[in-house]
Amino acid sequence: MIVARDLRLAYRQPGNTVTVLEGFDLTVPKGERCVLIGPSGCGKSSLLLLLAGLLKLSGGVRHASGGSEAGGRLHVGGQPLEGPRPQTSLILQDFGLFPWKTVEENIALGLRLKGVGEREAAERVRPVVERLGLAGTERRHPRQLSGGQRQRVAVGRALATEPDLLLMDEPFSSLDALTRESLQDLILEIARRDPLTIVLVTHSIEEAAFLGQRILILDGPPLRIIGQVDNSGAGASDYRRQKGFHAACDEIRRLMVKASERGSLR
Ligand SMILES: Nc1ncnc2c1ncn2[C@@H]1O[C@H](COP(=O)(O)OP(=O)(O)OP(=O)(O)O)[C@@H](O)[C@H]1O
Repeated sequence: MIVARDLRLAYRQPGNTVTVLEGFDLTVPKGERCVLIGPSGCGKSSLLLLLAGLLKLSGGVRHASGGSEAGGRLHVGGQPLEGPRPQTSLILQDFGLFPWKTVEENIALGLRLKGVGEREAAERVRPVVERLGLAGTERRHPRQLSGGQRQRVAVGRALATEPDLLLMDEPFSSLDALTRESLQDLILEIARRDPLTIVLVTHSIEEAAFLGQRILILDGPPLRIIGQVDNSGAGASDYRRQKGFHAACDEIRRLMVKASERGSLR
């Protein structure tokens, strides 16, 4: 699903250049749930923006205060990635909901942006609302929802367009522990039902171990894969109570500690 080779990315500002990616390779097979975990500032979000097609591979995006330059080869879904693709959905930490739109309008947004008519969008939103446990909240605005419900709306919006690739950047980090677990359960249930490839960025070892079939331990910048945990047992709804889950948590923690010790010696 994702084949990235020799990715390069640098943010340039007057008198300061941050090299975030340098010769970075990544392969994510179709249908895999791949988790990226690593210290703050190592370049995880930047990688996700590239995978989403939001940072261009040649020329980069210009910012008022400077710019970025990116290069390398990136194929998503068998095609060279030249910009945002309709089959990719991105969920961010701050939900990205429009406060003036209702729950159903927020969920329908991706469909409407793709030119789907109002009536068809409403019909396609209905089962998503049901599936996410949001029935009854359709006419409410985000301020009238709890944090967990808001993030459900964000998940709903990402799924309404029936993506084949779901990219998530710390989607549940602002939620309390139990709400967070219930949303992790939801993502797992969705991934089991739909043919979805998932790339999730998280700071939570438990979230990584519960959701990821493969967990990449990262360091940087420039971003490097310094370890990998194969966690093929993940996917059962009671995995948090299984030995494999605890073993995966221990292994992720061990690799992260090793990386941070190595970093502090540099
Ligand atoms: N638009 C930008 N302009 C300049 N530097 C940037 C820009 N965006 C990110 N950076 C820098 O690039 C590096 C990587 O940032 P990035 O947000 O990708 O890291 P991250 O691993 O996602 O961090 P976090 O876990 O804190 O979200 C950091 O040093 C950051 O300060």
